[in-house]
Order: sequence, then structure tokens, then C-alpha cells
Amino acid sequence: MDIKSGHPSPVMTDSPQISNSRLTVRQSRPPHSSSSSQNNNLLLTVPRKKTGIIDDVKANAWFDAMIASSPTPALVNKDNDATTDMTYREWTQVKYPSALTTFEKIMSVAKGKRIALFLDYDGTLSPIVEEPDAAYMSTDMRTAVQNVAKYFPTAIISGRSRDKVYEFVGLSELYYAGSHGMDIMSPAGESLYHKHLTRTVSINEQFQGKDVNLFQTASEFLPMIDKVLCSLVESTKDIKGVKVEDNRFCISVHYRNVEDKNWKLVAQCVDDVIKTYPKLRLTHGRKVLEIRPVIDWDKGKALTFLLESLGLNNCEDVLPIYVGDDRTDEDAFKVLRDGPNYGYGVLVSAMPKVSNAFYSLRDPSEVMEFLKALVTWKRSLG
Ligand SMILES: O=P(O)(O)OC[C@H]1O[C@H](O[C@H]2O[C@H](CO)[C@@H](O)[C@H](O)[C@H]2O)[C@H](O)[C@@H](O)[C@@H]1O
Repeated sequence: MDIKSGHPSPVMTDSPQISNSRLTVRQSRPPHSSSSSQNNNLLLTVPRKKTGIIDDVKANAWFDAMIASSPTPALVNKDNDATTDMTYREWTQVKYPSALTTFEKIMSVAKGKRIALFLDYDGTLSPIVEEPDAAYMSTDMRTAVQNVAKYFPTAIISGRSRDKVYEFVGLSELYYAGSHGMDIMSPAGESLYHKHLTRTVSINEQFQGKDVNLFQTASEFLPMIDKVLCSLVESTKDIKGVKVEDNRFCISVHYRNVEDKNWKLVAQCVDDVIKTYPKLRLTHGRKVLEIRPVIDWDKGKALTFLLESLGLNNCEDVLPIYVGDDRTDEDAFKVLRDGPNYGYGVLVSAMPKVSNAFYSLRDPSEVMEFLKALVTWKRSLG
């Protein structure tokens, strides 16, 4: 499709999961309260070498990751659906059962518990499309999310900027965590609180005419992120199809619409820019390189923060459920798998992948069915 046309893009097939190629990070100290020391304490150290050879190796490593995560013809060719389906069936039977076919089993665990629901956006509530700005949510999906939020506290946790994901979802009754959880907003009238913080760092702000509370872990990085954003826009401007997306506390460099032969160039441009910023790190999503602050904060930490804010952490009668499709969602799946806030991760994938999730759903349409089933189940309890 013509990505400039502004028309909704066709749904894209996507890549199998590759081994996590993010830079290894090491935690310095646990989160703390005041805004500047808070970030220092969240800082991770990433060893970076600056010789030309090492930089080349790093850019090549990102290029290899980009290649490895692109779909093989066998996985996207419709003629091979039967083979792919069989593998998928095996995968959902043995490793990650469908959350729809095992719904009764999940609900038998949920009985007598309070469910808290966490939803990723892209690839979970909206299908993956060519043009990031056109990743609209269907009206039916919006209704399903709205209905589920009447019964269970519900949060959207996304790599997008909070404003952007709110623009897509448009439901003021939800919690929103944008920029991979670095920018959390409560619904109007609700507060945000974290026990590890010695004082409240929530910011009262007017959002669309209402008072909301914000929790932002990476505010001090904003000037740096803005600078890097400009550099990336400039350095990639001649590569056809590249899109640099401003996600406020992080940046996405999309290469979905870039010819394969230019992927290496994209990796090189990104590496050239961020190698001079030791406080930034690079991760890899679905046809996207993501630049973010080197702080000990991710979707898993955001999930824990939200459970705490909701007064639902460390409670045996709470069952958190997190639904997501991407590598960054694995941090949240892991939190629910490892405890102490035990719950279920549900991986959205049409292809076999290795995951920390317990269950799976094939695509956003199955996510919608799952949300509807939750509502029906809750209503049936009277
Ligand atoms: O955490 P998420 O809500 O899943 O956000 C992750 C990234 O999602 C978006 O990119 C992905 O979806 C696009 C629209 O379908 C697609 O064109 C792109 O290839 C995908 O990577 C978003 O644009 C990124 O900024 C997010 O980081």
C-alpha cells in the first residue's frame, strides 16, 4: 500500500521470535523516590566500547537480528498454511495452550479471585499494519475493552507514547502506561502510588480537561531523547521507507517498509547515533529498532507498579492477566510467571515462539473473543 495515502494499511504477517539480542544490562540499585535521584537509582550500566571494529560488529549484530526476525517464505506463503498450522497446533497443544480453549480451566483458577487485566496495544488490540500511524483499533475491540474494564481494573501498557495510545484507544476509564511503562497515567480521580518511593512522585496534570496522576520514571532523559530523535530523523532521511517515531521517552526506528538491501544501513545509522549516548540502549521489536533510556524499568516493572497502585500486589486473591505479542511483553510475562504476583501471561502469536507466557491467542480477533468471554463469565457469577 501507499504509506502516504493515510488509508488503513493491510494486516501484515510478521516474524518468528529470535533469541533476545538486546545488550546485556546490569542493575545498580532498586528504585527510589525523588525525581533526579530516582533516575540515578534506576540507571543500568551498559558496557560500550568505542573502537570502529566493535561498532561495526554491533551494527552487524543488529542487522543479523533484523534478518533473523524477518519471515521466511514458508511461514508467510499461503500454500504452506497446512504445514504452518500443524506446527502451530502442536505448539498450542503442548506448550502454550489457547486461552480460549482452556478458558474454563483459567476461570477455575480465577474463581474467588480479583482479576486485573493488562493489555499491550500493537499486535494485541490492533493488527500489525504497514503504517504505524494507521494502527487503528476496531470499534468492536474498543467496546470489548470498555466492557471488560467495567468489571476488572484494566491497563494498556505500550511502547507507544501515552498520548498516541490514548488517541487510539480513547477510553478514559483505563490506566495507560506509554513508552514501555515509563509514562503511567491513572484514570481521572484515581491516584498512583508506589511503596518503594519515599515520597509521592505523581504529577497532577490536566489531561483533556480532567485531573489525572502521572508517574514518569525517565523525565530527565527527555532533552537527550529529543536530541537523538532529531539526529535519527536526519541520518535516516535518505533511506526510503524508514520511519522514526517519537514515543516521548523512547524512539522507534521502523524498517518494515525499507527494502531488505537497506536494512544494514538502517542498523548502521542507528548505531552511529546512539553509540555516543551511553545512557541509551537499543532493543528490537517487530520490524522496529527501539531506543530507550538505560534504566531498570520495563513493562514488567510497570505492571508491578500498577498492581501496587491498585492495592492488588502480593494478594493471593488477585489474578493478574497480561496479554501481549512482542518481545517487550516478555518482561511482564516473566513477572507473572516468577511471582510474587503470580498470574497468567497470554502471548498473541500466529506462529510458534518461545515465551514466558502460559497461554496463547492467535491474533487480535481472538483477544477480543477472550475479553468477551471474561465479561460473560463475570456476568454469569451474578
Ligand atoms: O508495546 P506495543 O504497543 O506493542 O508497541 C510496540 C511498537 O508498536 C508499534 O510498531 C509495531 O506496530 C506497527 C503498526 O502495526 C507496525 O507498523 C510496526 O512494524 C510494529 O513494530 C509502534 O509503532 C512502535 O512505536 C512501538 O514501539
